[in-house]
Amino acid sequence: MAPHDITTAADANPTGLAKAGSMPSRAYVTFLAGNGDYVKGVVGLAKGLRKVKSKYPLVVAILPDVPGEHREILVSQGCIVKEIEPVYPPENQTQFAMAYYVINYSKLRIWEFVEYSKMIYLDGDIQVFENIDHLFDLPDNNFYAVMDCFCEKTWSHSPQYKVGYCQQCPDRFKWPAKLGPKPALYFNAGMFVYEPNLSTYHDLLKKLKITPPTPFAEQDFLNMYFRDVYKPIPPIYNLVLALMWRHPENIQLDKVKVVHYCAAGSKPWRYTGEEQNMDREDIKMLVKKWWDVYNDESLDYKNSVASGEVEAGAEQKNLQAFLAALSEAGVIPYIPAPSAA
Ligand SMILES: O=c1ccn([C@@H]2O[C@H](COP(=O)(O)OP(=O)(O)O)[C@@H](O)[C@H]2O)c(=O)[nH]1
Ligand SMILES: OC[C@H]1O[C@H](O[C@@H]2[C@@H](O)[C@H](O)[C@@H](O)[C@H](O)[C@@H]2O)[C@H](O)[C@@H](O)[C@H]1O
Ligand SMILES: [Mn+2]
Repeated sequence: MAPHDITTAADANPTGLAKAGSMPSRAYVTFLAGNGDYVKGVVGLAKGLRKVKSKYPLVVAILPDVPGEHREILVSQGCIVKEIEPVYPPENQTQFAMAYYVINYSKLRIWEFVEYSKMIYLDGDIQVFENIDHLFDLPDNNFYAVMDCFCEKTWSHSPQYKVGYCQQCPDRFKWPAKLGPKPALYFNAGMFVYEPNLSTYHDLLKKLKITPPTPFAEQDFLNMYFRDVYKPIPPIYNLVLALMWRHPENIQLDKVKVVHYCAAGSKPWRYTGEEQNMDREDIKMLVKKWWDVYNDESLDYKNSVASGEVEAGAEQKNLQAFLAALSEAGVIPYIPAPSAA
């Protein structure tokens, strides 16, 4: 089923980039479910991409349970909002590492966004602090993502964790030969570079139906599916926070471009500092960095358009025209469009 575009096709490239089908069109994409506080993560991400002057728009794939008010917030922040239908794994008794991971299978809908030739998926709990547009130029027909870490308790179900093996330091504790071949490289599914494709999309859904769910839900499934075309990219493009205390030798914080607030207690909009490792000075600094972007009003879409930083997207223009028409009809008070100047 095609995603219920709240946008029209014309809106698919609000920054005036080449229309789909003529030149390759590219976009960042994230996923939003529920009526809770992840919308703050997505607003932060939209503002962060603007701050680093990314050339490409942010598409937000939303489940039907995202309230209208949150959708409007996303549109007002220049996002292209596309409603998708949920994707559920086959009936199962799986104990997901986090119970809510079951909704993350819906991420698979983004392979249907074929109006874009290439996309970079980013979780809503990710922030981009330096421009990564160059990743769109990586060679096609591969799946690029950062390798995950198996050292956190969330992995205690896995053979890697049980024997103390982690792909981030394969020589520290060698994979025991008696357990068979070393596990294939495994990526964190919070950030990846991919190409939307309808036959891949239908094949993903078909294979999902016959794949027993596992603790890391769609992340495990995507690792199985793209195992032969997965190409690791450096952790500067998706700093899974646990690397900072599990593999500090692999991290140079001042070189990191993308931070993934996935460690327990690290979501900036919920941060209390109480969970393990959350009282670290570097974590406090990263949480503050996230809030500095989130609270920076100059990065709000309407102010960026007013200052000429970005060109108003067709979707936002449509919204303004619609609101102006309603005000002409006396339905709502007049809301001036941000000056395009
Ligand atoms: O209630 C939720 C839970 C998750 N998500 C989306 O699903 C992604 C994956 O979940 P999360 O980042 O919490 O997983 P983690 O990376 O922390 O394991 C989030 O970043 C959001 O984009 C959401 O929108 N609402
Ligand atoms: O649904 C499964 C999720 O699995 C991944 O998160 C995990 C993983 O990174 C572990 O390695 C960490 O230990 C853990 O903290 C973290 O939550 C993705 O970030 C997320 O987008 C989503 O795919
Ligand atoms: Mn995440």
